[in-house]
Amino acid sequence: MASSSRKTPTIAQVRASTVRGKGADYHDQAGYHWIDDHIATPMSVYPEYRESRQSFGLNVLGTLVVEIEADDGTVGFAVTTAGEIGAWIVEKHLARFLEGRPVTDLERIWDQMYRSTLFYGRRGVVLNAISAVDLALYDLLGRLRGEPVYALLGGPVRDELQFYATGARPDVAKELGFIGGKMPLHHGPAEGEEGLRKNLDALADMRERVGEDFWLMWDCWMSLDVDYATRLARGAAEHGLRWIEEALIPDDYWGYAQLKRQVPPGMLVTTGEHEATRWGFRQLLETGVDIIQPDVGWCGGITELLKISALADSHGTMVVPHGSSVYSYHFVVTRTNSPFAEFLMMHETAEKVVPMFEPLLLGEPVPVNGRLRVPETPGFGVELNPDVERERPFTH
Ligand SMILES: C[C@H](O)[C@H](O)[C@@H](O)[C@@H](O)C(=O)O
Ligand SMILES: [Mg+2]
Repeated sequence: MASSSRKTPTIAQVRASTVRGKGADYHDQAGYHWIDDHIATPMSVYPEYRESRQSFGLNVLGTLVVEIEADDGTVGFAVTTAGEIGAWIVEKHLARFLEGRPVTDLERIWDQMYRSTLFYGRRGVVLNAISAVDLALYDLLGRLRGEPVYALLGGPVRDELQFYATGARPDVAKELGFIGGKMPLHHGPAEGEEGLRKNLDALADMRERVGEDFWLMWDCWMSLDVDYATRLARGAAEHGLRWIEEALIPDDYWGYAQLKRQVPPGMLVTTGEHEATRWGFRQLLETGVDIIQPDVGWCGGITELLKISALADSHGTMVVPHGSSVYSYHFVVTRTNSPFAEFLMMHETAEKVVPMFEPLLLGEPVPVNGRLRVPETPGFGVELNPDVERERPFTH
């Protein structure tokens, strides 16, 4: 039988560049934006940092773009939140495990990137950088094979994705066809009973606007403690809060286990966007949370998210990745335990659907009427916008 004589392309060069303003670091917005309007955070205990998350540096990192060029000239790329720090890690450390290797060496490359950075990585921006390399490899492999990434992952288990929307206006999200609306929580424990009352009044008002059947959720962005989260959840039950998200800091696995035991029956406890690797999610899954929400650009990339998702499936836990545009869509459409996806409303008042990483990606798809058929275009199906200024701060 004729064997394929086609040589597997090898990786010729890895390049890391950065972008400031919007893009993959979607918290890096200029001017007014709902995503930076008095949102409760772990820093809310300091009044001077309560009004704005940019004030304490949520947007310090910026966007990292990783390009991987094969020896036939094909280039795959991916973007994440990591900026210059991520570019240094890619150029000065990770590139050595890729250049000269076959493009198909995803598992070997991932294992060497993870093991070699353990002395300073494990989670956080190192895993963001590893994720971007892994995603760029998948984009390159898809382009070389002429297939969308979802076809490399076993193919779609559903014809289209359905989305909930994250933003300040769930009432508008309902009109736009989304299945639910996740609101940022505005007041944390440091604002006392008055803040708790304001939170519950805001939820009651939104429930009034959207009616009884539309999902409403709170994103608490690591800002609470178990007692406050429990009281908030119990107060929210009468307004049908569907889930309480990321109530505690990521390392408080013990707190999540306790919160899961204390929230009203039927209310889901979710978290995970700032967790990384199969080991971090194993600890999280053992707390009994209902939905884990890894960001594929932060948790280790597709190669790691496949492992995390299988682990979750064995626990009967849903995996609904934190919004990361095409990078999560190609994954979610192939997983039976990922029944819906997140869409982050990046319009400044959350009243229109705009591409999440705008203006960075050409061809970035968006949900229409809250749904999306993932395009069959090879790789992740997007191109870098040449009009967006990029800088390559380091070389190797
Ligand atoms: C809306 C939240 O505060 C974050 O900005 C958001 O990025 C994330 O937590 C989410 O789940 O979308
Ligand atoms: Mg969140």
